[in-house]
Amino acid sequence: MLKGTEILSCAQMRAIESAAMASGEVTGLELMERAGRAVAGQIRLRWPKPGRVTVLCGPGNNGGDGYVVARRLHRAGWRVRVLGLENTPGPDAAKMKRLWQEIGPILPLEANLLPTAPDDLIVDAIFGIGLTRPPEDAIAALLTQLADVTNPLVAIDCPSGLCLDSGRFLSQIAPRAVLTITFDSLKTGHLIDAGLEHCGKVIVADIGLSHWRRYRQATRPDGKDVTLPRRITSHHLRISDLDPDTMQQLGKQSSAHKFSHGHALIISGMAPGAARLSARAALRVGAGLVTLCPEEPPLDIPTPPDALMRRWLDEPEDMAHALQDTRVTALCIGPGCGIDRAAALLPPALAARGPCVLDADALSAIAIDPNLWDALHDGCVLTPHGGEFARLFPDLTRRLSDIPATGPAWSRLDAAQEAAARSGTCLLLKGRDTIIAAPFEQARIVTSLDTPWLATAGAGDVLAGIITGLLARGFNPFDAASLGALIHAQAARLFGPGLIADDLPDMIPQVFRQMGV
Ligand SMILES: NC(=O)C1=CN([C@@H]2O[C@H](COP(=O)(O)OP(=O)(O)OC[C@H]3O[C@@H](n4cnc5c(N)ncnc54)[C@H](OP(=O)(O)O)[C@@H]3O)[C@@H](O)[C@H]2O)[C@@H](O)CC1
Ligand SMILES: Nc1ncnc2c1ncn2[C@@H]1O[C@H](COP(=O)(O)OP(=O)(O)O)[C@@H](O)[C@H]1O
Ligand SMILES: [K+]
Repeated sequence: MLKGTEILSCAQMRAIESAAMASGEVTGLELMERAGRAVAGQIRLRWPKPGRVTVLCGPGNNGGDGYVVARRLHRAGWRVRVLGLENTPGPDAAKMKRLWQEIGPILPLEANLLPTAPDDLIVDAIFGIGLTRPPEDAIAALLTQLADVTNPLVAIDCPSGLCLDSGRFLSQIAPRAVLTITFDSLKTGHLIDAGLEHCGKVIVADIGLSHWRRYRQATRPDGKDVTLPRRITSHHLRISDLDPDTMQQLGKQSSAHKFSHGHALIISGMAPGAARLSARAALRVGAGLVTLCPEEPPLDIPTPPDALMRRWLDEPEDMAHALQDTRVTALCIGPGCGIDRAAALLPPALAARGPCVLDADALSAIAIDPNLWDALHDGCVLTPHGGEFARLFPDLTRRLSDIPATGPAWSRLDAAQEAAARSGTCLLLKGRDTIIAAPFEQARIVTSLDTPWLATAGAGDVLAGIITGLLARGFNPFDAASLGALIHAQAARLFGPGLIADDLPDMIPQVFRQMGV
């Protein structure tokens, strides 16, 4: 089964930590020591020659981790400066602070004391998962300055100011880390929105909490009930997470014939190139047959691929008739279709209740016709980019536009999940952080920070085609959309710079070979 790595919310992380401590098998102090040791270890791994480091320690337990890092790097021969606050933190952090004070001083946590030498390392231990309101005064000023420094910045849990549930910053200007070390599990904010870019490389350090991970949503070992907000189960999906069953399903059995792999119809319209891109991708991803359906009779067919079938489909009745063929296993409407044509063809298309990708103009048609909303069903996959999402769900988008005043902030994950629940369909919200949300409170995130060449016209049409091909082959909408996003990004990654949308389908064989299909 396609799965990926589970991502936790901050509340879940706290529940796990609290369950571990309630068990009596580990103390908060021990967890903090392990956290600090993991961070210091990662720093020494990447900067083996001891240098100069400034550790910025905040008012809570994130700061506590910072004092441990300071102590451990000092012991390893680093020249350590610590900037901190005068407050008395919780008992664990207070103890770690005292241990540091036996070694060296704590300078005020002020912007003018940031290092001036460009090579000095900075460790950001100001705020972690406990940040719930925008930083103010001196700390806000320091974070503003920190956003400008060019020194390598290592963040503990996250760059300070980030809301780890949403990936959005509660501060106006945000620091950027080259390396972030987080504990036990990835949190949503490491993977989406600004967090994806600002965390740099993210390392998940094992601090011995996995045994208590099952308490992320439930009652603690001491019987106390942990009431957590309603939680979407979300996973980070990477190519390396693909399991043998999925790989087998992506391959083709020697005993199969073309109809075993399904028949996809791709509706073409005023901009036929877009639909052809989708069709080529559906073929490449292994649909047995792909038929392109233009609105004019296809008299002259000069355009490749020759493997593509053509069928004239003009009126809504033609659509209804085409879908009576039970060998048609998936449909794609939207790329280059034209809004009017999409609006006319959607009622019979949706009435057939078969697997169906709705992209581009189909999404625009739905946005303006409430009747189409009601016809959506759980065989559909909606694939909006941010602009299309805003047209479909203006209220959800509005909630993402302001700088949030409190954490946990409303996130792209929340928005995609709410949209999937409202429409009763699987929804894929495109971006460097593509979110695939199912109406049954499941979501997956596919990140592709390293594929900027996907920002090219037609890339989305290819994605729609890949998903349609996978639907035609029998993958369920959630898996088809998730795998589609993975294959799409990997194709772009393998091609690299210079990519145009036409190149993407033809990279799919290489992606499959690399995956071991
Ligand atoms: N969970 C785990 O498994 C483990 C967690 N560990 C570590 O603990 C970290 C979480 O610690 P945490 O809960 O103490 O929160 P943290 O991020 O230090 O910030 C809270 C402090 O900031 C303050 N504060 C908040 N907003 C503010 C503002 N705008 N301006 C100014 N102050 C503000 C807030 O004050 P208060 O709101 O209470 O007034 C409080 O004092 C976590 O990220 C990880 O590094 C590891 O040690 C062990 C394993
Ligand atoms: N900078 C980027 N980094 C990674 N992926 C991107 C980037 N820009 C766009 N993409 C991806 O490329 C595709 C573009 O889709 P879309 O905006 O619908 O394009 P079009 O309408 O031109 O086909 C989406 O899958 C999106 O996630
Ligand atoms: K931090």
